[in-house]
Amino acid sequence: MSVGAGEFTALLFLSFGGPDGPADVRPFLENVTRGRGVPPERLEEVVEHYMHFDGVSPINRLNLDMIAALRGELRTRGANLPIYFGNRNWTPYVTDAVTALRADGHRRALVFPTSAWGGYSGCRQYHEDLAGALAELGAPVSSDLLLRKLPQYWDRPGFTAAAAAAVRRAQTELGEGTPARLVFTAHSIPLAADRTAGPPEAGGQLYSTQVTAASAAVAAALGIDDFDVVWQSRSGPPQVPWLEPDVCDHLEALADQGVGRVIVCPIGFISDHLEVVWDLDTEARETAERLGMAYARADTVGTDPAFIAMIADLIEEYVDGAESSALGCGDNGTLCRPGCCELPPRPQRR
Ligand SMILES: CC1=C(CCC(=O)O)c2cc3nc(cc4[nH]c(cc5[nH]c(cc1n2)c(C)c5CCC(=O)O)c(CCC(=O)O)c4C)C(CCC(=O)O)=C3C
Ligand SMILES: [Fe+2]
Repeated sequence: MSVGAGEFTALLFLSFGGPDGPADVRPFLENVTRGRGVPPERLEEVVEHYMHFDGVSPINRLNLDMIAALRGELRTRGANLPIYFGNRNWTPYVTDAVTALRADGHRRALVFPTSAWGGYSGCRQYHEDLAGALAELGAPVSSDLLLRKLPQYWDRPGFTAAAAAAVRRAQTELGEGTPARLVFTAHSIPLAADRTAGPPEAGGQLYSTQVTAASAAVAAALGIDDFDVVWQSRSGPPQVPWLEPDVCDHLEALADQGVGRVIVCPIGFISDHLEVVWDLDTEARETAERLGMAYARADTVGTDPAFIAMIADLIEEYVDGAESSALGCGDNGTLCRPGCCELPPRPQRR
């Protein structure tokens, strides 16, 4: 693969961002929740979660690890695409990454989002990040720049195979015995948000349908028929309905049914960031211990070579500049195509 004129010449690795120290935690959370109706009590809880890790989210380091692995993979394939790193909610910000790639002379960059999914939070908000950065930089930059977001990748074999391999390692960790119940988890979202992304005739539900389908693909790869799909890290005011059941409530229900061993697979995330190391490795694990259940948490796909190869494959597919109507693709933060991710519900009043 070689990159010539008219083709994409750079990659923007676009992520969520996370704090790098205690002083960052509150301003980071303000960035995440601005105008989104998250109650102050919930925010104080989340501050505590980050403080258990001295205010440092693992997400930035994990993203840099993935970027390093991807650089290696691209080099092996003879692709000299430089990679820029930018985030929605914390430094390095997406605007700075776009400024940097443009200053280095790039005019066309592909964008890899660290979310595999459709839906407002998983897809459309990343488009908004690109549009916001271009608006901030203004016409001199934006009129001469093409940022093309790569499609959703929840159904790519490189993603599901890497997740299946991680579940296999968790099975080994649990050792011999009754097969463990396989429980997939992803970030909960408001039911209203789930309904407003996806084909209206299917009631929207793009995100929850994709999470369920990816879980089924991983289970199928493992030859497992019985599995559950549950949700985690719920936010927002308690009276607003979100996707349920919550992973911890689900462990209680499984214990009531006599299930004694469980593997939790965080299919909803691609790295072991705070939502994984707190909500699953601390809260869910403690719940399982209290219930007397054997518990193992599967790794996220992270730097698994199959997953990194999937990212490189996506880049190879798109680097020549062919137009695409795949779900999640879009230029310069333009809206998702019909049937993808519609407008979010209005922010809730406190
Ligand atoms: C679908 C989805 C993904 C997966 C797709 C993707 O990966 O993008 C995701 C990822 C993440 N969510 C993260 C952190 C947070 N999410 C929050 C709040 C929210 N997430 C939501 C959805 C999602 N979130 C929603 C609907 C809200 C409510 C507020 C709103 O409507 O926007 C809050 C606010 C406090 C709270 O928890 O209430 C925090 C701190 C981190 C970083 C972890 C770290 O620092 O290591 C990551 C990767
Ligand atoms: Fe979308």
